[in-house]
Amino acid sequence: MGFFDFFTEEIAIDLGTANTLIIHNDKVVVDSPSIVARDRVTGKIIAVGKEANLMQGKTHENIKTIRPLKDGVIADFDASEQMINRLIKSIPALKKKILPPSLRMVICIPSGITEVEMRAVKESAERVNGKEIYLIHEPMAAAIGIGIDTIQPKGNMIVDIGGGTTEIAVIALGGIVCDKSVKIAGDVFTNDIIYYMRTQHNLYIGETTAEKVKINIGSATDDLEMPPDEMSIQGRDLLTGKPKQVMISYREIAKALDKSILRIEDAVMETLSQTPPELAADIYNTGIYLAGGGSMLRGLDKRISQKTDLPVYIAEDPLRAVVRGTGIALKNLDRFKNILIK
Ligand SMILES: Nc1ncnc2c1ncn2[C@@H]1O[C@H](COP(=O)(O)OP(=O)(O)OP(=O)(O)O)[C@@H](O)[C@H]1O
Repeated sequence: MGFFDFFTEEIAIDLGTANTLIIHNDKVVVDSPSIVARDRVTGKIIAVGKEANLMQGKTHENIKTIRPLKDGVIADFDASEQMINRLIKSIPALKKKILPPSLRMVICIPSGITEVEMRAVKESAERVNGKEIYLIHEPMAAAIGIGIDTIQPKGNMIVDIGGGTTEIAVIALGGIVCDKSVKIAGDVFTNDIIYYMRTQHNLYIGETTAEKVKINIGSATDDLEMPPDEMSIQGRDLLTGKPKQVMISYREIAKALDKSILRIEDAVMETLSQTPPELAADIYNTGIYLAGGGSMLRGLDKRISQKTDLPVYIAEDPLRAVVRGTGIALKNLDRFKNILIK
């Protein structure tokens, strides 16, 4: 251990559109919605994460809630930097330190990110005391988190359905052989539900309600073996202006999400059609792995399996697969040196 190492703390960050997770000392110490609340008058960030999330849709004109990441990339650099800064400072073991420690970091980034955006992420990390910073592509981190040996000469397909993007990648020999990133994921599903309720039931609902509907009865198919109960949804009646409640079944939500899921299926099919034949043969045997929060949509695995004629597996704890993989890469920098971007 060098002198520098003595003052260094190691953290792995999954900087996601919907959620930011941080691993420190092998534990997930931060699991927070990627959202901040800013005072419009002073410009100061007044809340981050869960606290800011509670304010969403309920703010008055002096407070604005911002999601610093959009479509898998950083949309508001200042807000994202302040969010990362505050979340790192909230790590209990680091709070106790008298001097802020130097950080060795592995940060997970979407595979569609540009060079400029990559540099911006690194610069943000440097400003929060990052001294040794590595980046890792999201599908690669997901694959490592799922437990796939990414370095083997064997093809594996990963579909990571997050909040802003769905990333599809074929991985072999420690690299991404072919990939596709589409801006259809959890946020679009939520908007689909808002649109459906407005157009089919004249009911105006907010994002938080739509997200709850998605999680409670969201489905990718109208033919579930174990269907969830109907759910009551409250919002504002667009015709009368009065608060109103309607009962909704998972079948209606499946209808609302159908077009978006079709686009994800098409992207999977397109990636398969670009896969070199030897790797396609591997995928025939290994199947497709799903990760990310969107993969928890009921029946999505079955639907993709029927479309591709391949077995489809959902990662264990899919919301944490990416941060788990990022943490494993951090602990094994030497083993993953060819995968990490310096
Ligand atoms: N049970 C569930 N069913 C359907 N969707 C879910 C469920 N649980 C969480 N989600 C959705 O998963 C998304 C978040 O997933 P995840 O944390 O993997 O994304 P992210 O990493 O923040 O986003 P990105 O990868 O685009 O940067 C949100 O849109 C959330 O609503």
